[in-house]
Amino acid sequence: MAERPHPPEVDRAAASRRAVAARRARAALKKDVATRVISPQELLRRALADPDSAAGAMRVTDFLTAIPAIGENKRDRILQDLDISPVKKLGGLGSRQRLALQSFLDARLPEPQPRAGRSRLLVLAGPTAVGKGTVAAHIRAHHPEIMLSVSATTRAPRPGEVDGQHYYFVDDAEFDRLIADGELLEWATVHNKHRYGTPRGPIEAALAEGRTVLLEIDLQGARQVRAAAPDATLVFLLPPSWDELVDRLVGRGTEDAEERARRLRTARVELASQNEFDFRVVNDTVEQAADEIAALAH
Ligand SMILES: Nc1ncnc2c1ncn2[C@@H]1O[C@H](COP(=O)(O)OP(=O)(O)OP(=O)(O)O)[C@@H](O)[C@H]1O
Ligand SMILES: Nc1nc2c(ncn2[C@@H]2O[C@H](COP(=O)(O)O)[C@@H](O)[C@H]2O)c(=O)[nH]1
Repeated sequence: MAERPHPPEVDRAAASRRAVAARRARAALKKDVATRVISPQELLRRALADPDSAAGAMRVTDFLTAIPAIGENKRDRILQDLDISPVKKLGGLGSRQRLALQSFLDARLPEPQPRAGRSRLLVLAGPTAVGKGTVAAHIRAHHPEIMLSVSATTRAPRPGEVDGQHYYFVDDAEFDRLIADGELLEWATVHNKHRYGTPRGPIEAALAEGRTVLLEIDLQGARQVRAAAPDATLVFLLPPSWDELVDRLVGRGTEDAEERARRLRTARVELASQNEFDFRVVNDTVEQAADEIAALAH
């Protein structure tokens, strides 16, 4: 039997829902570029791979102003220089325009290249709630050849956290002593609140035995390790999107609204520093992210 056509108002309602969803998807992508969760190059790659996707449907004007430090005046000058019409969508760029835009991005925002001569000291950093602890725990469970460093911290244990396994929970006086005695490879006050530090002894012993060591620490600590051990391998863990990062932080349910806001402010700063790292890994699924990181140890 022939299908009865929908009344026009049903089609219009469906089309309007699709348009709203598409607008939301484009707005989410703009946020991802603005917060540096994805690079402009990555967004352009997605647009060119699938012109019908949300990335492909994004206007070049929106794309350029999503990039931090590009305002409307600069955007218009760039489009003029590249000879691209402001009404163009990313997925509709011609081959000459694609190349021009790609070269502009590569010159202005170069993506990091891994350095040669890396050591077995692996540092994992990334914004709050991206899943560093979860991925590190998966590595501990499935890659016993990698030793996971246990940090000292002045913060109180969360329910279920075990002293000596998740952290060494110490008071301020003991943390001062660890610093004074040079027992920490690095330390930092994280999220402007508590102090965290990496005990030096167990790491040096494990490296001397030829083992790989993984530190799950914040950006300030990663920078200190880079200064102390320039051949360390620095890995930055990225969320699949900014909205997913916020969902993970809220979903974890371990911070109140004020603390979440504080952590998200730090997250923006940390995301902006990702090019200091040797590798960037997206934590889409825990298994895949953990395997990618473990593979960097060899
Ligand atoms: N790949 C993933 N997919 C979905 N949820 C995830 C994934 N990885 C981690 N999570 C969840 O996200 C939340 C945050 O993870 P986790 O506590 O490991 O983050 P973190 O980076 O160590 O955070 P912080 O720096 O604030 O300590 C947890 O609820 C965890 O279960
Ligand atoms: N610089 C260091 N940062 C560390 C260390 N151990 C953990 N961390 C980071 O602290 C925050 C918050 O951790 P949470 O357990 O309170 O949620 C997180 O980003 C960790 O990576 C360390 O030894 N040094």
